[in-house]
Amino acid sequence: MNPEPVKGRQPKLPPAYRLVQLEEVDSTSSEAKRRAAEGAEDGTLIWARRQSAAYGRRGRPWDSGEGNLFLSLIVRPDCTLAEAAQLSFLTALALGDAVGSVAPPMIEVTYKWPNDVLFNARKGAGILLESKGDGHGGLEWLVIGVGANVTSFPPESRFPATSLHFEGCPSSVSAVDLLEAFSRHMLSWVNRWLDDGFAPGRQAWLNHAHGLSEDIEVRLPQETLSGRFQGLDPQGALQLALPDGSTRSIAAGEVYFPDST
Ligand SMILES: O=C(O)CCCC[C@@H]1SC[C@@H]2NC(=O)N[C@@H]21
Repeated sequence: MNPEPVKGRQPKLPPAYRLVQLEEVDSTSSEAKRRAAEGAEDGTLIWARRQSAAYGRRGRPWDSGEGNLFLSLIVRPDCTLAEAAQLSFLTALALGDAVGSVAPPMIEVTYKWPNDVLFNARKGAGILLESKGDGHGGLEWLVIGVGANVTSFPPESRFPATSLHFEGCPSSVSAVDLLEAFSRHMLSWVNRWLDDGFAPGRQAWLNHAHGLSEDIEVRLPQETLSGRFQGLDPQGALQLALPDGSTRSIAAGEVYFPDST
């Protein structure tokens, strides 16, 4: 069901995606999960102009000012839950490439583990993965939620935030432009992942990783770890050198999948 097209310019997405456009919804990810549970196809992309009850990691509210980009993509790749976590890196890369396509080069995009996209070292976008397993280690569906700050950002946030416009991107660049560019790059990254595995995405992400070889803090559901960010292993787990000399491997799935079943 797609009640009425949203106002303004209509986005053009690659035919692989089925766009559901909504003027307002509680949360595009909640809507995507409802539709996934009812059997919505791989490639269904829910896009809304406004959200009234959006959330980020750890259930934190996600500021949903009009003009920013809010979308959730339903995918059903034939892979394990652990492999599915790699899609968060590909989503970040697709967002980074999309910003590169629509914004001037003065905006430097970097990636902060596990799920943030930084514009000039401030948080410009967040990614949230939620999934339903098939009960045998495989995946029934994955919902990739993306919130990207185009026009505005929350003034008080735990990590300093920003938006494309604040960083000097022309105000003519809209959420629709970013949505179109993101969908093209996402399709291309996912196809590359399906054909060639995670290695190209891993390398591209590491080439622009924030904090690589620096001391970082990693918040897990039960503990917070401090150590040196050494890189990603071939599966995408963060390699953290701890003060006692040991290395801890932290799978992205340990911090994603808040609603995994
Ligand atoms: O950084 C984070 O904590 C992830 C934020 C994800 C927010 C997006 S906005 C679109 C989608 N709908 C939601 O309710 N959340 C995600």
